[in-house]
Amino acid sequence: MSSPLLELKKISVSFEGFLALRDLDLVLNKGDLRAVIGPNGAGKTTFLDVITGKVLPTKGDVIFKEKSLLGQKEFRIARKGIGRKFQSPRIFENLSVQENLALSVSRPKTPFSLLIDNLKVKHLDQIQHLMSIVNLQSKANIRAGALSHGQKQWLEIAMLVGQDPDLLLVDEPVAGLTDEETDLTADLLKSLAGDHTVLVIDHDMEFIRRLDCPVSVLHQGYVLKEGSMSEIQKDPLVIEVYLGQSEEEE
Ligand SMILES: Nc1ncnc2c1ncn2[C@@H]1O[C@H](COP(=O)(O)OP(=O)(O)OP(=O)(O)O)[C@@H](O)[C@H]1O
Repeated sequence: MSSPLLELKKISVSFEGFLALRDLDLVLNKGDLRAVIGPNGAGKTTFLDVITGKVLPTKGDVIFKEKSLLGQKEFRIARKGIGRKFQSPRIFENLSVQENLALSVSRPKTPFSLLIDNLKVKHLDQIQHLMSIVNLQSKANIRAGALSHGQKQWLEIAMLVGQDPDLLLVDEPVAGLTDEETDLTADLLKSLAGDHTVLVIDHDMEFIRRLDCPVSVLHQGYVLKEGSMSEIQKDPLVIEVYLGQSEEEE
């Protein structure tokens, strides 16, 4: 069997003595789709920050493509093939959908006003493909700021895919989306897995269920349980620390 794409080995992070992550282990193989859930403060954001190099762990190692990422600058880690989508869309609102994608697939040296005219055919094809995977072909020339919140999220996911990372880290992509948009986002992420390795963090259980993938439950900075959504839901510990809370409230 080939070695994992990403391996977190006994990662601990201490913020002035407070352990945000403790001995956290996680393995992702190439092509995996993985969901990470956990109550507020469980350490989900810190865990992504460790992978992307924003936070240096106090202990442990992060191995990506068989090499340690520890101590490397964020932009270098990104260039090695790790892309991150933050909770709120980071798109250029005044540019069209097409122009946003043009920026992600090419590293423009020409002045921006000439960018679209100077794109190579392969980039134009790539932009068409990216618009098709997120269903935005009809919006190619629309200003990104005029898109719905869901469409903005998809545009940013497409921009991330345009950079062709091996690993996509997707942080709460369905917050504020309609049910229909949530379902479409789950289907989109499922379709990206295989060609890419995708790690998704979210709170929305219906969304996680629709992803239909292995789930890691984070609690107080460590992985409490890993399994399918149905296994996770039956686990007494998980029910106690997490699912129980939300279901009792319903
Ligand atoms: N820079 C920091 N300094 C001190 N404590 C921090 C820092 N960043 C995070 N923490 C603490 O570490 C714990 C984990 O935070 P983190 O943001 O990773 O959790 P989370 O699971 O992403 O939570 P949420 O779902 O609310 O976003 C929290 O108790 C938080 O208060």
